[in-house]
Amino acid sequence: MAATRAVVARPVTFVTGNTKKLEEVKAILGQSVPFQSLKLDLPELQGEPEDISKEKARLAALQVNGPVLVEDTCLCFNALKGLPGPYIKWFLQKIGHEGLNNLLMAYEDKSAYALCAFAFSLGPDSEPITFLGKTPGKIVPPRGPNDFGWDPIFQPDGYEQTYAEMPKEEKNKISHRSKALAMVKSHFAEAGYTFQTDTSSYLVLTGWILHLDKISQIRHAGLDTTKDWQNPKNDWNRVCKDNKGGKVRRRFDMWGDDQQRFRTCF
Ligand SMILES: O=c1nc[nH]c2c1ncn2[C@H]1C[C@H](O)[C@@H](COP(=O)(O)OP(=O)(O)OP(=O)(O)O)O1
Ligand SMILES: [Mg+2]
Repeated sequence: MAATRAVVARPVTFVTGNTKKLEEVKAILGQSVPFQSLKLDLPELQGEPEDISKEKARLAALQVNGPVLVEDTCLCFNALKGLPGPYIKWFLQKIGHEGLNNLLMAYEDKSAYALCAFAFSLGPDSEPITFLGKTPGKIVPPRGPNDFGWDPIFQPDGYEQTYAEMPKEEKNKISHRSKALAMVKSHFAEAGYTFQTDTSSYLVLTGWILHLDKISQIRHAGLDTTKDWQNPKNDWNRVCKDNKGGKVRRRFDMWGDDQQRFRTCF
């Protein structure tokens, strides 16, 4: 199962102007996708959520000149055919929680959904790919701390608490953001990108991060867990030991540019 994997010259930058989003993304991704963040107010665009997110990624990739992750969040009222949707930021800013509740006054149906559209781009010349996460719920009069957007007025289906009333860990288990990020994580695990930095590079495979300072010959890596990793050659064993400070934990076979097989461990 040798596959071609991308080697990327820079680490991923998550671009957002919203520190609360960043907090959640950090908590949800943990160590699964190594990233740095950049606080930048990207333009508020119009259109369908997926297209907005892709365009945000294109603009961010141009600014960063490297791989970027961005997201756009919508709050959609079913009675209003999905509005305010991507325009929720302005609605929230202008009319607040009370105004948002009032918008639904004329309707029996208070149901809504939170939608997160992440977009990942490998760089300015790459077409971004998107990952959508959706959590259904309803719009209620505000309850709970008012420290993140519309959290106090969104009560997810199956819960008695609003997002704002829930402990953060609970929200992060069921949120629109965590659902989209679960797909981002799987994508990174499957793609096995190698992100190079000045001093080292990281290979992301099935949630593990490998420091590859000493294994520079790996250009494109495929993964095969079925090969003879229980019997590593002594010299490879030594490289692994050097690389991990004497600790060999697990080994996998990999393939380089020239389809030669390498072995590594973590
Ligand atoms: O989980 C959330 N819970 C409650 N409120 C939320 C959430 N996630 C985003 N929000 C708010 C922020 C902004 O008022 C609007 C989305 O607009 P959106 O353009 O995606 O966010 P933003 O401009 O704050 O940050 P960014 O620089 O990443 O575009 O909904
Ligand atoms: Mg925005």
